[in-house]
Amino acid sequence: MNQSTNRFLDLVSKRNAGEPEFLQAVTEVAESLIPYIASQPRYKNSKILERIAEPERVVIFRVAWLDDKGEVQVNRGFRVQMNSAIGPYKGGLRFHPTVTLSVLKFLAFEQVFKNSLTGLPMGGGKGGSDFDPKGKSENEIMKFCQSFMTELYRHVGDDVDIPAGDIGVGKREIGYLFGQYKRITGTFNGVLTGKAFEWGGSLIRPEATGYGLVYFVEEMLKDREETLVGKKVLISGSGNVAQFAAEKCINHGAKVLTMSDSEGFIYDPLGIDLEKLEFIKELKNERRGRIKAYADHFGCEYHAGEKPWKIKCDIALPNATQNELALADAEMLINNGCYCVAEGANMPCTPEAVAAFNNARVLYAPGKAANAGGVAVSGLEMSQNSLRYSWGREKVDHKLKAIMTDIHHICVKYGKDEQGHINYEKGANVGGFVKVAEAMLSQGVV
Ligand SMILES: NC(=O)C1=CN([C@@H]2O[C@H](COP(=O)(O)OP(=O)(O)OC[C@H]3O[C@@H](n4cnc5c(N)ncnc54)[C@H](O)[C@@H]3O)[C@@H](O)[C@H]2O)C=CC1
Ligand SMILES: O=C(O)CCC(=O)C(=O)O
Repeated sequence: MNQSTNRFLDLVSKRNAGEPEFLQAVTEVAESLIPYIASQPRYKNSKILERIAEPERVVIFRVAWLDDKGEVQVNRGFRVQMNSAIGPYKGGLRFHPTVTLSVLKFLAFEQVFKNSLTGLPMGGGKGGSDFDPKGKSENEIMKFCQSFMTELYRHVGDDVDIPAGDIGVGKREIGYLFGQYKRITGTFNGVLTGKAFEWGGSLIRPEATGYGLVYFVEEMLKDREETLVGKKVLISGSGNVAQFAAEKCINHGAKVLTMSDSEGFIYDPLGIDLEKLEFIKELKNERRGRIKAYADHFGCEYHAGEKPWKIKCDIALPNATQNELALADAEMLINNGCYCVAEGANMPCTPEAVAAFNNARVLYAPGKAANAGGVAVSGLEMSQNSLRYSWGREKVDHKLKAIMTDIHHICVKYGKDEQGHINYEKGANVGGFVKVAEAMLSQGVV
């Protein structure tokens, strides 16, 4: 790490003490950006990176609600409005007991670069709550969402800040949040994305993050003149991103061997086919059960309390949560011949794991590039809402594919080294930064 990087990170560490995830995300970006910024005095003198690392605004609020027993429950709600240089704040809401300010600041920070990479006019934000949806009744989920929106509504708007889903927030929660927003404001607009199609959602938005991830992987493989056909793929997670990444992998001829949840993973050496995937979708989206039920039903291996990275594969897609793939996991993957890792989740690989992938010349794509398909189609949902119109599946899917291909080009443009190796991490950081930096320069010191 050079001196300027150290100085910058010292400053950020002091200002954000006790926020490890945020510091991890800023450090990862600073390490590839600062050498680039050194060659661009305009950015350096205007302290663009220092400003990008400071949220424009953070809202923290109490969310009180009554559970089914009539007891008062109190949670904490957040919205981090990180950067609005290129458009209104945009990014998901996460409901999970591990949510802290640090987690949401890291996610909002990543979102700024990711949204810029999509080429669409969206700034970066993220929000959520430490509310745990696990084991809650429908009524409790609705009550919580209504209470959450009763404060959030004054900070968001279709030209101001447009939240969407993330862990623990899907179509159901977006529905309850929207209902309360509409009731309070009396307006029907595109304030949230990830809505159901029947009332303003975009086709392909549910599929977009997983499909986009696989389109990105296919671009990475093209450089080796390879396709997904016959490739062995490990997937972690079994939520929205994991389900649709698995679906697209299967449809494009790959063999998906694993899926997981926070309690363990299943290993199906025959491959999860579309029929078995339907079982997982129903299990997770309707019955809200544990992944172990798949192993019980289909008679395959279940590894309690473990992650899938010890299984031999060609491609690994971490699609669950941050820091779920550490150095020892990366070493196992590399030793077992895995040569492509693309992040469907946000920051699932630790910095040590990323360094190991880069040293071993594994094709490694960071989430801000590889999982940008979700927010990209959210951007397309915003366009359709503004037009008061809905596009067909094929049109949206075509646009998603084109956006993922463009992001791949950007990564190559800024990330290819003299030996021809593509450092996707550097490419995504620099490529995402330039557009935001130019906008900030144009808009003066704010
Ligand atoms: N939904 C979207 O459009 C986008 C999601 N992402 C990221 O993808 C990841 C997954 O999000 P979704 O699929 O939307 O959420 P989801 O709520 O549908 O699924 C989350 C999955 O992660 C697993 N999980 C959660 N905590 C875990 C833990 N501590 N250990 C192991 N597994 C754990 C859950 O069991 C579940 O399978 C997150 O990192 C999210 O930020 C990124 C871009 C867009
Ligand atoms: O669609 C959106 O706005 C949210 C996507 C998101 O939260 C993410 O990209 O991590």
